[in-house]
Amino acid sequence: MAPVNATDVNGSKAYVPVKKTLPEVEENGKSSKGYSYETLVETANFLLSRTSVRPRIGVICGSGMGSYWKEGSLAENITDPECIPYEEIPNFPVSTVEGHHGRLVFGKLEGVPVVAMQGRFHYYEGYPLWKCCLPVRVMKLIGVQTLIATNAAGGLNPNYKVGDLMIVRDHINMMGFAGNNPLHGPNDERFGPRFPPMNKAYNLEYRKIAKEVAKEQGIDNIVREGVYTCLGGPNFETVAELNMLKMVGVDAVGMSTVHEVIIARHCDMKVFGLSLITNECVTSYDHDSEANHEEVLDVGRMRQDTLRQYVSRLVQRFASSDDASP
Ligand SMILES: O=P(O)(O)O[C@H]1O[C@H](CO)[C@@H](O)[C@H]1O
Ligand code: HPA
Repeated sequence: MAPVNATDVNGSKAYVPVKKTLPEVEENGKSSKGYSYETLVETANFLLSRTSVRPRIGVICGSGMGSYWKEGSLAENITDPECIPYEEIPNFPVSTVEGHHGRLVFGKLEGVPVVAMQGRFHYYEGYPLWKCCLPVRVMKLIGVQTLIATNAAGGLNPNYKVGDLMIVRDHINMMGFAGNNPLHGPNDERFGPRFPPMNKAYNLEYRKIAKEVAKEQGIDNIVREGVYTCLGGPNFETVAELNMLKMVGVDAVGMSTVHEVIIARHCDMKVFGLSLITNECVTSYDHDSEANHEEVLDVGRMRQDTLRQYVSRLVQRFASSDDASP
């Protein structure tokens, strides 16, 4: 295209388009160079060289899942643990959120080889979405077939109570509506297709098993099933925003998980999502309370035994169900 005339009708300078080659995806002024398939293979090989366990299930421990305190949390109950701090892992981001340890724990839960992320990466920490999800692709490269993504979330469904657990039936990718998607940019077919479907994001069989296990463990009165959404954070939502989300069918609100699930499904991992309802979303101007991160961590602590027992059994049941399926 020829440059437009540099003088517009009023005699001032008009816009002159400059011929540019498309850059690699740029986020916050940094290119996506570090995100190539080969780079992640390097990270995966590093982890394989430092560990003996070959996990088939990966668990992301959210704010409510004891990534901060030691005793009693899920990751602390992994047997024969091999722990690697994020700082030591090539190409890994580091966790900056209070409540998140920042390490990978390889080992066994109920005899099943797993890797747990004690601490995840959030968009509000300043990481682009693709970087928040980098560990999920690394998990895939080391052989993980199933992702269990847990999170702390605000309960928007009026029937939910603080301390309830919500099996994620589906999500609404609010950030994606604005064009912010972890798959944005060039697609590497070695991970998955350009246009992945997302209508079966949360594995149906796992959701059935999770309801059965809730009954067996006598916690079905606190286990719900619903729709999760992720907002960019870090501020909690306004009353108007929450009322809008309620209208479109959201049951629980958080600041994570959705992009991790998109990346996991893109590379054909099976996914299970679980939210711990840590606070009630305030949808009325008459209500005096305010959401805060301390409450989120406190409720996590309060529910840690239940969560540990529930997720450990889920790991074992998902693994046997996968063994049994053709
Ligand atoms: O989603 P996880 O990491 O569990 O944490 C949730 O809790 C924090 C807010 O208290 C936010 O990071 C939100 O996403
Ligand atoms: O109410 C909330 N909103 C967003 N994220 C959250 N994480 C825990 N609770 C909340």
